Amino acid sequence: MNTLTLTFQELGLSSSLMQSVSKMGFEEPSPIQAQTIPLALQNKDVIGQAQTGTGKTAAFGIPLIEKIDVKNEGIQAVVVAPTRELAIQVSEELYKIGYHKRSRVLPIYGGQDINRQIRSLKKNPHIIVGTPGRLLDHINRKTIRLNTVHTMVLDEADEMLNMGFIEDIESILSNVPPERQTLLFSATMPDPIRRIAEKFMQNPELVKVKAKEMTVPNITQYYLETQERKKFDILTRLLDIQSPELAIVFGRTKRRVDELSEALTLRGYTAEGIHGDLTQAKRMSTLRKFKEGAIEVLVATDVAARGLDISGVTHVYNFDVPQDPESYVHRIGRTGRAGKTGMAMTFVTPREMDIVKNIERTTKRKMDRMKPPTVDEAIESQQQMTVEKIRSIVESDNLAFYKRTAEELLEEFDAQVVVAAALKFMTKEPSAVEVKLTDEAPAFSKSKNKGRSSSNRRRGDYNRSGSGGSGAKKNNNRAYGDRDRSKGSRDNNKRRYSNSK
Ligand SMILES: Nc1ncnc2c1ncn2[C@@H]1O[C@H](COP(=O)(O)OP(=O)(O)OP(=O)(O)O)[C@@H](O)[C@H]1O
Ligand SMILES: [Mg+2]
Repeated sequence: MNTLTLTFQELGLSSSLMQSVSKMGFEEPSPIQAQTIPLALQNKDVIGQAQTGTGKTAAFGIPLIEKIDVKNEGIQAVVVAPTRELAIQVSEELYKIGYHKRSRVLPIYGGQDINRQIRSLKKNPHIIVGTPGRLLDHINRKTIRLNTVHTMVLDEADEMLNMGFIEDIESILSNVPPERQTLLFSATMPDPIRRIAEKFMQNPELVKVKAKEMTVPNITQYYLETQERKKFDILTRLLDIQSPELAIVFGRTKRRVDELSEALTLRGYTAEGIHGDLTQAKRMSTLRKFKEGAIEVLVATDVAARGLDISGVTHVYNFDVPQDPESYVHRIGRTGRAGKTGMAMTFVTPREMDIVKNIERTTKRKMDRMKPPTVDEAIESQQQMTVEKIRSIVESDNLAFYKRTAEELLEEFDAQVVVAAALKFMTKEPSAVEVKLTDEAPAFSKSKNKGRSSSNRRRGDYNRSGSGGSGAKKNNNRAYGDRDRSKGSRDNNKRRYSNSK
């Protein structure tokens, strides 16, 4: 039987979920959905591993909601996610899936007023989506009781079972009846972590969507070898040349993220940073602005690496090389989602090259080398984009209003000079604004310690104190229209799942 050709109906969805799924624009199940939904509906424990952006949320969300008895008042399912933003996003997706069934879902995360959460809990949600620290807090206060829970999900399971979270997860699970169903999902599942996971499960089925590589084929991956000090100028040149619709720049530390977002702003980009030391209100408003396109560049620590699904992210820049292959996979997976294409650029200093090799070994995918662009290349490619834009405006012939001034200018100056001045005006030349970033020590390869990504992270760092822990060389032949953030193209409701290039 070819599971890939199954329809949602054939997977056994009830009519209210069929309605929701079609309203969400899902035409057919993605491979991970086709393979895990039937198992999960049979109450099996499942470890689901599939590439980033391939629909794992609905793969657990659909069976989870099918199993909710809306007449029953107790909490029936709990999804645990490593960051607040992800908890919110997953709860929104579950809300959509359960909309016609009228199941109630509540996100619970740190940084939000606990009394408000307690009031919401009194409205008897069927499903809670939470971060570990705040969930435990409620369990200890007895404002959340898990004795009626029949389904537990760990989204980003390897991260949740990592050093920083394992104790919290163990405590949460000890409050859930042992006959529960446990579902674990992630794009990465290092063996040592999978072995820990199996301790919490009963005869789990491992569903691993067959893929040659750990990353999706529709992300083109490059590395740029450069010195630490040159990184920032190279980043701005790449932004000018590649003109992303939305871009995420990952930095290693919170300080790095602050400095980078300030520096980008100084140089005229609309950029904001997100990391764990910011208030929850600030984190949420930054993310909202980024989703709406009011910010073009989101600068982030790994707090934004896992699970976030933001349409329109066309480029990911690893300003600092990620510490381990898993982090790399999740970071670049913020682009190239649901069959769309994306580009990932990783900056490496010569001393960090072994990290790139280690990443390539783990992902089974080579990155192409990209030569850092020069200033001249950056200007030239911008000029070409400006010319394309001018051509399209000329063709639209909507210029009557400007023609008189144009004539006046042409009486005064030579035509070539006028056009050159206009081009110069529209081109962003290298800025004279001084920018100083504090040097980061080079990353060290953790290949010998594969199973424990980010094991140096403080326990609970992500959500307690809130945080994030610690080709074409020139892509200038793109139609200008690509940059246009027209709602229509991004919000097209028909979403066909495909992973091909
Ligand atoms: N069957 C489908 N058809 C079309 N689009 C889908 C389908 N299932 C999910 N999607 C959409 O694909 C996008 C990615 O899904 P999702 O966030 O669940 O990916 P993921 O596998 O969890 O990725 P990550 O590993 O980064 O967490 C979302 O916008 C989601 O709504
Ligand atoms: Mg996910």
